[in-house]
Parts: sequence; C-alpha cells; structure tokens
Amino acid sequence: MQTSFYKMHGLGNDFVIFDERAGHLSLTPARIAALADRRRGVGCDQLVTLRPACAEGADVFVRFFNPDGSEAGACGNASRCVADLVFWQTGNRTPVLQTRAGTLPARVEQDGLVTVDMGTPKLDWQAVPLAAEMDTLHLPLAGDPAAASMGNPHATFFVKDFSMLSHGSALEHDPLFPDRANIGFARIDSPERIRLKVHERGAGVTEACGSGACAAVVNAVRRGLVARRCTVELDGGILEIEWAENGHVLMTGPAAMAFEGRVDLATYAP
Ligand SMILES: N[C@@H](CCC[C@H](N)C(=O)O)C(=O)O
Repeated sequence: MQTSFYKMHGLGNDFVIFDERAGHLSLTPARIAALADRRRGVGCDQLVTLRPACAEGADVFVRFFNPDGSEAGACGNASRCVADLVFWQTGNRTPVLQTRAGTLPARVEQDGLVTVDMGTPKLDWQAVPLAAEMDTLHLPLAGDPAAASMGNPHATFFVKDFSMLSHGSALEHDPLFPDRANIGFARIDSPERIRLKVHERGAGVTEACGSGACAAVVNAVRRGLVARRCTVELDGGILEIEWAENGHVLMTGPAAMAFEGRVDLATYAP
C-alpha cells in the first residue's frame, strides 16, 4: 500500500512530512531512520508527522523526529513548513501548531515568509553553567558557551571561526548533556548579525537550524553581544529572529515545497 508524503525545506533544512490526521501510520524509530536515509530511503534532516490537535485553539499536532529515530520537542524550520502547508491546504494564514514544546502561533505573510512564535526559552535547562564546565569536556575547545532550551536543548559556542565544527558530534554526546544537545557555533558579525553553523542532535551538521538560531540570539542577548532583533545567517540563508519584550522568540523565514511523493512503508524497516 502506498502512503503519500510531502517533501519540504526551510533554508535547505529538509523534511519528509506524513499526514496522520486520517489514521495513524506505523512509524517506528527504525522505520523513521530507514526513510530518512539519503541513499536507501527518501532522505531528510527530520521526519515530521501531523495528527489531529487536542490543545485548545490548535489546528494540528506536529511531531519531529531526527534521522536516528529520536524525537525532538521542537524544530523551527519544520514549524514554518507545516504552517505554510496548513495555509496551502486551508487558506488559514494564522495556523496554530501544537507541539511537545507548547502551542506555537504562526503567520504566513503576504510575501510568503512565515513567522512562528517559538515560545519562551528555558534558561535553566542546563543544570550547571556551561562555561564553568569547559575543562570537563576533554576537548581542545575555546569559547564561552551558553545553554538555552527552545523546547529542545541547545548549547551555543561563541567563536571567531568555525574550526570547532568538527567537534560537534563529541559535544552532542558529552556526558554534560544527559539528553544530548544541539551544538551551535556563533560568530558575532555585528550587534545585529550572527553567522551560525549548527551540529544538530541526531542529524549532524545541517544547512540551517531554526531553533538553533533562536537559541543563539537568546544566548547572545544575555551576553550583551547583540540586539533583541537580529539577523542570523546560516549556510542555507537568512532568518530574522526577535526576542520580544514579552519573552517570546519570533522566528521569520521562508518555507518551500519540494515535491509530493508516495512510499510503501512496509518495504522499510519494521
Ligand atoms: N532542524 C531543527 C531542529 C531539529 C531537532 C534537533 N535536531 C533536536 O534533536 O533537538 C530546527 O530547525 O530547529
């Protein structure tokens, strides 16, 4: 039996989206990993599922899975894509997404850009201040990292260049992070601009990470390095991030449909 899916991306961070609103699909961690495989499957940075919402006022319940089969509480780029998909399907420019990290209002602008209210960052997610723990990392690292959760865990290292990117995997798996972490490397180019590369938990280095961009701005604002409205340049393009005075983080950027496809789920891992 063939099951249809959408392939979308936000700044090259790409997603396979399955709609489970008409019935649950059997998407086990092993099957998700097989589908996400770029040589033997469809290939994606994250697999996303849509289910009926149960939170008041929400239009759809969205879940995000990494290519290793693990689930993430948040994914900024996929949230913009799902908001755009709901707009395309229903004409509703202001869909509300229910996620494990909370209920996220979105807005599809007339120019096609999508803004998602990513909620308030959790600044006490990391039990100990990261900077004080640097010498426990056993890596030749410089920098003064900071932690913030956008519904998923992020550590941001402030760097002069990106030579530390190759340490992303070791940092992701360091015992300092009990749930592993997304590792961002942020170069401050001006008080309004950050250049960012992210090694994503369960996925590796991606072209863009929306929640990572939000965390980088939050951490940089807390350090007094940038203004609350900031442009974040990723390998795949630009996101505009605002840490509003009410504590919410607003992320604006593009969302794009690549194609619709069909797969026989039974031919992938059980
Ligand atoms: N690509 C994402 C984040 C995806 C989840 C992350 N890898 C995690 O495990 O937390 C984004 O755009 O935010």
